[in-house]
Amino acid sequence: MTRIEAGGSLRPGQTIGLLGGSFDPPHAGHVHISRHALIRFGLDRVIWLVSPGNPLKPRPPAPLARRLEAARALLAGHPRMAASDFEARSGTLYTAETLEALHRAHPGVRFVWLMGADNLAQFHRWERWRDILATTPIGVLARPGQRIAARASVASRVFRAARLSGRASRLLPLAAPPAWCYVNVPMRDISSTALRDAGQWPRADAPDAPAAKT
Ligand SMILES: Nc1ncnc2c1ncn2[C@@H]1O[C@H](COP(=O)(O)OP(=O)(O)OP(=O)(O)O)[C@@H](O)[C@H]1O
Ligand SMILES: O=C(O)c1ccc[n+]([C@@H]2O[C@H](COP(=O)([O-])O)[C@@H](O)[C@H]2O)c1
Repeated sequence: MTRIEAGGSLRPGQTIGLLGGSFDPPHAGHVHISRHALIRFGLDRVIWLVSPGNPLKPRPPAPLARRLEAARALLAGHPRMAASDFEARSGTLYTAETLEALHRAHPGVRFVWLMGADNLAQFHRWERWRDILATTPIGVLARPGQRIAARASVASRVFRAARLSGRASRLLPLAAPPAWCYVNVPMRDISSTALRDAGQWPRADAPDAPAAKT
């Protein structure tokens, strides 16, 4: 059975935040929200799940090995954060199946799925999104310009009754799903798109991509 092996094995009872993403490239915004997620949701650790590819994004990302290497370099010195290629190893692409595989492989571990507010706005387009909410608490972190879209999102309206207030955020890992919580953390206006546009990361389709600068 495939397991997460990032930064040591997981133990039952631990609270683990999972930040899924393309990380094309990973950046300071990812570290920033991970740090706030540790505090606000009272997590033991945050693990980045570096995705083989977002099923909703038409453009393929840079090779997984390059993104994973850059993520690990960025997280060096953060003892409670690590990056994993679990999805590639387990052969799961959709988050619903990734979470099912993780719950099976790590019984007793309290997982929280983490996302920026932009992802909440389109969460209802994810494969079996209601199943995700039914199995795993979700922690949403503020992102510049996304508050209104997140608030008005289909998921937040349909699952209004399952929302924990920001003041109760530390209860999220132990809450029975469906449960989700939006936290207003200080915001960092940084994105992978901006870094790619600024030429600070080789595009996936560049034939002789130079070494990454992260
Ligand atoms: N600056 C940020 N503030 C809040 N959340 C963020 C920020 N950057 C990334 N995230 C969140 O981290 C997760 C992974 O993001 P991803 O790897 O797609 O980075 P991105 O900067 O959003 O990339 P892109 O610009 O290519 O869409 C997503 O849930 C996203 O919402
Ligand atoms: O399962 C889905 O249908 C689905 C659709 C869109 C995005 N996701 C996941 O959302 C996470 C964030 O993706 P991204 O590309 O915005 O970094 C990443 O783990 C993706 O696999 C998942």
